[in-house]
Amino acid sequence: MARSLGRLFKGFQSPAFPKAMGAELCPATCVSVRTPFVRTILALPSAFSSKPQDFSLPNSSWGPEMLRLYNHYKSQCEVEVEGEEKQEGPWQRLPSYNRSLKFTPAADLCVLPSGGVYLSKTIQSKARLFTRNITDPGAAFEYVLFVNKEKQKCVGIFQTGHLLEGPPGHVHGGAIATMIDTVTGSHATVLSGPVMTANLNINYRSPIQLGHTVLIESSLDKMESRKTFISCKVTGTDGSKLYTEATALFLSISVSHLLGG
Ligand SMILES: CCCCCCCC(=O)SCCNC(=O)CCNC(=O)[C@H](O)C(C)(C)COP(=O)(O)OP(=O)(O)OC[C@H]1O[C@@H](n2cnc3c(N)ncnc32)[C@H](O)[C@@H]1OP(=O)(O)O
Repeated sequence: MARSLGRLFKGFQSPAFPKAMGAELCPATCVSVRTPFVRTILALPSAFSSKPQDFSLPNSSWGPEMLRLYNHYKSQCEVEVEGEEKQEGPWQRLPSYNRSLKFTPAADLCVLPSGGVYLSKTIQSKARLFTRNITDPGAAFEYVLFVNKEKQKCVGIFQTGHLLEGPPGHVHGGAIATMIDTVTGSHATVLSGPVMTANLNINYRSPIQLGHTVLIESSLDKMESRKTFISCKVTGTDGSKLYTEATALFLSISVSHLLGG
């Protein structure tokens, strides 16, 4: 179970995720673990057996600046080589889905081998990724992430929706923190596999207007044992205006950490 979950956790934010779903995860939708006292069943999302929606593709709410930047990075995901087929470029777009795990109908309440209760079937079936849970396009978080493995950089293009208001007409600091955590966390996952945020340190320098598009750029500072240190800047789309800067520490985890083991 832990191995399958590990694959899913890693694949969830990885560029290879759709392949992993099609090739490995869908056929084996149910994995069970037996202990003398409990039988825990986890099912990989049945929603994933049909094609899941990739929320990081352009939609009708994307403004010209969001689209311009998307096209700028997308054009660097593939490069033309004379006389040959297109090849992988320096950047890769990270697909983005709105859910990860779901329990089978058989598991009304999931009891862990350690004796703790994880999440009920109902909660799991309703669980949605925080940044993708408002279905009205453009209302909240519109974003797409690109990663450059060679340069160890990740970039998030973020269009701020009207439901993210904090101070009048401007984006809530928690929403900005969420996007910073998303970009740096996805970056750390690409670099180090399954991680959790241990520390996020944010300096808010200038308010971001609702409806604006900003660039969130993260870069690797260092890796030490289980620790991945990342720093991040939120700027205007031409990079000139600094809105927010942050540093983050991610710790590599084993999947049993999420299951309370
Ligand atoms: C698709 C979207 C992607 C979005 C990504 C979003 C990611 C998230 O938001 S995750 C959710 C928020 N984070 C959490 O809930 C994490 C809660 N915390 C935890 O689970 C644990 O404290 C965890 C995993 C971070 C660390 O626990 P554990 O693995 O036991 O580490 P622990 O043994 O205590 O410490 C290991 C090392 O890290 C250091 N460390 C641990 N926590 C911190 C911290 N907060 N600050 C600085 N150092 C720390 C320790 O000092 C120790 O250092 P050393 O090895 O040099 O002595």
